Amino acid sequence: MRDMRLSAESVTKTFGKTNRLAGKSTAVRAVDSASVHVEPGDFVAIVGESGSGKSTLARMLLGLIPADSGVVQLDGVPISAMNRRQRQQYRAAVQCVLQDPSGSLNPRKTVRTSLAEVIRFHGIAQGREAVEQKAIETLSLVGLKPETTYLDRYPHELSGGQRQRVLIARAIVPNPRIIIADEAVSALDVSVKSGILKLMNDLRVRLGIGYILITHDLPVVKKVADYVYVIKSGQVVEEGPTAQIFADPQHEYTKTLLAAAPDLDLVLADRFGE
Ligand SMILES: Nc1ncnc2c1ncn2[C@@H]1O[C@H](COP(=O)(O)OP(=O)(O)OP(=O)(O)O)[C@@H](O)[C@H]1O
Repeated sequence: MRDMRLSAESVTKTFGKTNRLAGKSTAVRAVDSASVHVEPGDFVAIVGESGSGKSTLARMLLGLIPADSGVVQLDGVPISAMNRRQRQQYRAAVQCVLQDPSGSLNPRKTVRTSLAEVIRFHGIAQGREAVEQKAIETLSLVGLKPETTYLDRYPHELSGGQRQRVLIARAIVPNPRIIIADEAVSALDVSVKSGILKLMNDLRVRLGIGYILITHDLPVVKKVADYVYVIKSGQVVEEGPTAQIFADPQHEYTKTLLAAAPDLDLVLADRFGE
């Protein structure tokens, strides 16, 4: 599959908020003329404090909610202008991995069922054996081995890190070009987090997947991202290569975010042995 570029160009999203006590409604501009882009093989981070609009931007990039203005496009084709076939391709090419590993998998479904669902949905394989073969292949890619010992397990029979690997497995089934990971590692313990980040990076190298990592965890950003967007009140206030953002932040907000972060070098040494 040829390379694809996913971009949001000047997207804005406003939510109405009703205050029943005051008897009036106000508007919250969650995302305000924000532009970001990612290509396969990139590791892009979007950082900002809670409520800055990161998840709303992610939901627009995933086509889950429409932008009020501006466009989200894949390879120059706006989502809103896509025909059925293009939409199907987009749904396969752009995947997401969400936060809270325990809540994102259906507790009543085994790993086999949960993978078979997406394999069938995307028409990757048909027939029990072919579907199982694909499930095994995918579990191998996310490092859950021996693969067959995981097929019949329920989420509660997996550790937090293993559940996160199953979620990543579901995301890579349709051979995506881009994965949007919204706080995908935030809830995990330090050593588990490091393993998942390593897996994500392996998949980038082996499969050419590009990531948009949405997080408030700056040590993680410094460790894995190549390019950073800093978002404040829905606006991208600063962007640039990771090394530049960390060494020479220009915007006051970025300086404050970095100052509020724990000593990054110490955290990195502790977490990743650097
Ligand atoms: N469906 C919605 N209806 C009303 N307001 C919303 C909705 N979704 C988000 N908002 C508001 O939009 C703003 C941005 O929220 P968003 O969840 O995108 O921020 P965030 O940076 O992802 O925050 P967090 O890191 O806490 O998840 C917030 O003020 C939020 O309350």
